[in-house]
Amino acid sequence: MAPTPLTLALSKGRIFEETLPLLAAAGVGVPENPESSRKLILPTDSAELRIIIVRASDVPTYVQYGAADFGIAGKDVLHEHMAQHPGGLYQPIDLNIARCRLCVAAPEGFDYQAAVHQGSRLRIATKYVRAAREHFAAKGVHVDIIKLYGSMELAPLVGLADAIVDLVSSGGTLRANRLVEVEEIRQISSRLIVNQAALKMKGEHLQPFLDAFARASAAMA
Ligand SMILES: Nc1ncnc2c1ncn2[C@@H]1O[C@H](COP(=O)(O)OP(=O)(O)OP(=O)(O)O)[C@@H](O)[C@H]1O
Ligand SMILES: O=P(O)(O)OC[C@H]1O[C@H](OP(=O)(O)OP(=O)(O)O)[C@H](O)[C@@H]1O
Repeated sequence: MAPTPLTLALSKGRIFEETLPLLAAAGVGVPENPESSRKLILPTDSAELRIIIVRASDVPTYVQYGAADFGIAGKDVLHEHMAQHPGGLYQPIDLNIARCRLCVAAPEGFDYQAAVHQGSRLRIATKYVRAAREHFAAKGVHVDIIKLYGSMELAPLVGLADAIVDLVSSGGTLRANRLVEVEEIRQISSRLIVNQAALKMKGEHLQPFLDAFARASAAMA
């Protein structure tokens, strides 16, 4: 009987694309692309591995509950997830893919430093509630956090917020919306995450993948 394949949870888009070279280094090809296929379970050309396609922010949940043995998620997503669901996830490798930075950004004309100095109460729109709360608490700045699920850059343009906490890479989205980065909170990249029980029970099967990913990401760094 064929062994049950390991399950790797990925989000489509940049994480899927940037994981393909790591999978290739482990000798695994993925014949179908999630952008064109509607399949949520993608076979690979290895009987030992299948891929499930989930929302980026759902990857830790699938891995934590053991529905996936391992997955790849941004540090932004992991930081938010771990606040509510600590434990159960082993994070062995920073893969250095999907690199960007978490920033505070505000409209071009908004004097952010003055507002902070004056002790104004700021309205901050973000998907990253925990990171934003921690950042402003550490600075002693009073904020009202408005939780959004995307397109944060819009919020200050239509009066929903004074500033945003969002990811920035090229800066193109900020420029297109006449926002400027006013503070960097932290650098972001994606980590491999592994279900702790799977590591104990299936370590023999998982370890070659972990080793290949670690070697490939170090070589690409
Ligand atoms: N512009 C960017 N450049 C590089 N990496 C990025 C960028 N934006 C996001 N990332 C990283 O890639 C990960 C996946 O981003 P992606 O845009 O695919 O999902 P999302 O739309 O943020 O998540 P969800 O679908 O759950 O709302 C993010 O968690 C982050 O770590
Ligand atoms: O500095 P830039 O290179 O312009 O990248 C920044 C943008 O990238 C991310 O959005 P993404 O492209 O993933 O869109 P989505 O998360 O709204 O789907 C992030 O939320 C920013 O909007």
